[in-house]
Amino acid sequence: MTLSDSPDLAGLPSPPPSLLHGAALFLDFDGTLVPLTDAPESVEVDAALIGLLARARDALGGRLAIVSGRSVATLRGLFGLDDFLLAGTHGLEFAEPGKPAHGPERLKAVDEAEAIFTNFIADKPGLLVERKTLSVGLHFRRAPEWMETCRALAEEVALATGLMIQPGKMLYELRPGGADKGTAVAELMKSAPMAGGMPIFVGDDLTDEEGMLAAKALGGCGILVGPLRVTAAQWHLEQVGAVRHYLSIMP
Ligand SMILES: O=P(O)(O)OC[C@H]1O[C@H](O[C@H]2O[C@H](CO)[C@@H](O)[C@H](O)[C@H]2O)[C@H](O)[C@@H](O)[C@@H]1O
Repeated sequence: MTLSDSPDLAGLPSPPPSLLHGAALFLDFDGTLVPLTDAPESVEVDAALIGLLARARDALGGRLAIVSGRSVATLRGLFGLDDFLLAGTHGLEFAEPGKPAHGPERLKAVDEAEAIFTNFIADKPGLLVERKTLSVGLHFRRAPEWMETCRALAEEVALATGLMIQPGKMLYELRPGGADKGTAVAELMKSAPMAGGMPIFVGDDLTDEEGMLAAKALGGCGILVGPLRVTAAQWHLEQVGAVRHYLSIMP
């Protein structure tokens, strides 16, 4: 299955609350549950969001998972998402509430890439290296003039290390391959609490399209957040506030 070639973008409707009846809900994090900010660590998760997610999870009989490009360690340590089922680092690692994360070991290649990125940004104010559990990100949101150079460097380092490039929003990340948000959905749908629900993937980023395609392949659908584009989603919510409102009116 591929993205729709010519979706009627103007006509992508808002999802009805009844869509969530019996859903297994997969939620992206940045740009979906929290607005994008200047830097990875400046995102804030407040008690209201945690409460909203907990109520939605309970109303769905536990069938709610957060599927993020962030590492599980960050989702828990920085944002307090300990009580939720998590898939981190684009589907490379998983964690159930109260249990340790499971995923591959950090590769030496990621350390090598991080050292190259760190050296590269040393004299370039605004660029930022994000050390992640299993990967490394090179952010240029505060210095977009470096985008092309960052892309070229990421390509060069990917070739040298065998890591894959994961493009993001104002970000090039290097990580091991073998997983994405689609494989994360497929994996989580195999067992409790998600098994048996209708998968719905909610996300804003291109990486979320794989999650939406996997949800569709399993009889569910996708909800695109943010500006309309060619997408696998059938439904649309305009921004983070609309996502939070939608979750708050769960039937
Ligand atoms: O899959 P997600 O949960 O959407 O995570 C994707 C990436 O999000 C973070 O980067 C993005 O958000 C930052 C904070 O708003 C922003 O400064 C940056 O420009 C965005 O790319 C995170 O830092 C990455 O590790 C995630 O992969």
